Amino acid sequence: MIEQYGWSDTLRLAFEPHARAGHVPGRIVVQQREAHLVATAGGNLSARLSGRLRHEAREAGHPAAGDWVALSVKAGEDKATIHAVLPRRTAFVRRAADSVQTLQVIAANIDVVFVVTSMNADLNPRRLERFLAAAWQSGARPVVVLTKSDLCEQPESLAAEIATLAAGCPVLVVSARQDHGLGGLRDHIAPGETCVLIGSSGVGKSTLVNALLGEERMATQDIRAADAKGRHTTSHRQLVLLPGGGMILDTPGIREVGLVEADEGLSTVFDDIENLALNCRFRNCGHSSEPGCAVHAALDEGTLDAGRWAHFQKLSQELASSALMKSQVVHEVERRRLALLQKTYRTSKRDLRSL
Ligand SMILES: Nc1nc2c(ncn2[C@@H]2O[C@H](COP(=O)(O)OP(=O)(O)OP(=O)(O)O)[C@@H](O)[C@H]2O)c(=O)[nH]1
Ligand SMILES: [Zn+2]
Repeated sequence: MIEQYGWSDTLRLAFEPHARAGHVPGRIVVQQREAHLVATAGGNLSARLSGRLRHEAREAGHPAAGDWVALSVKAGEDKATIHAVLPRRTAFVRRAADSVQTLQVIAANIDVVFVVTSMNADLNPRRLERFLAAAWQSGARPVVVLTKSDLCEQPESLAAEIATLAAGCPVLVVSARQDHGLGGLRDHIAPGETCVLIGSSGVGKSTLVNALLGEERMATQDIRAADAKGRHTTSHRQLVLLPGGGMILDTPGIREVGLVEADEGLSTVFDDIENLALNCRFRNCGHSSEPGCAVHAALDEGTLDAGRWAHFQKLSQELASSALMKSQVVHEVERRRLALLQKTYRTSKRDLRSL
């Protein structure tokens, strides 16, 4: 049973100390505020964090859908306590839009990230670049899924255009309505592997899961006629077992992915620009007005799209400033810790004197 969820020899080895403590392994299927739904060898359980883990989670973050955890289960109950989270193999992470510090793990231990966007009004090359940078950074394999091809006049030529900015990752064209391209999607999900669907609300993520399942298990809803935007139908992240083996995680629509420590991901997506820059006359070329700048030559010739170049600069700046703010935050936390230590030290000296 638990093998279906991807339990492996590597995990068994990592779990040994927890097994010795009398705990059983499980995988978080639905992440919720209070009690998570966890798949175990004995079936699904509702599990809460232990007091210690809850305390640690304030710094280290909460367990996420896809995480493997160590549980204690009381005999005869379907409730359990989570004592530890196993190290993650991969994780799709985003920075909450309003904060430098708050990282959100959307999916843990995933093998494939399907970056889903529909071929109608939702299609936005700049958003795709951003999602792809985060997807590469996750450690999983990114795959672009262009949905609702039935609403597009020339889906194949649009897909070819998208492929030029997708940095070598596969681009699939699907229509759930016309049952087109779903086999291609399934080919990317091997037995025991975990995939996650990432994309805006209304692009058809839940519809794809239903098509792969062959039943209407996920709720779906019409997009708004006025602006083709979704209605945020899916409210939680849920890991679903697929009939042919493998799992897929449906997620609520996200419009924005704040990048965090995604330098490698960014380099992969903009690999064409990084290669161009190698041909600049000066090694430290700032690509502004330097002579012999290969980036500017490409922009003049039209071989590099101006929008893509501007977006690369924007994302690079975003990463640099989030790194700077993070180091300032770390600095501030350390300063407060030292101040607290000194205060404790002063009080204990006073205590000593009063003895
Ligand atoms: N024409 C067309 N419509 C589709 C297709 N796939 C999905 N839709 C429609 O798009 C709408 C939104 O689909 P959902 O599957 O709910 O979208 P979602 O991405 O899960 O949305 P959230 O749960 O809000 O994130 C529904 O009305 C679907 O019927 C398709 O291939 N073609
Ligand atoms: Zn240059």
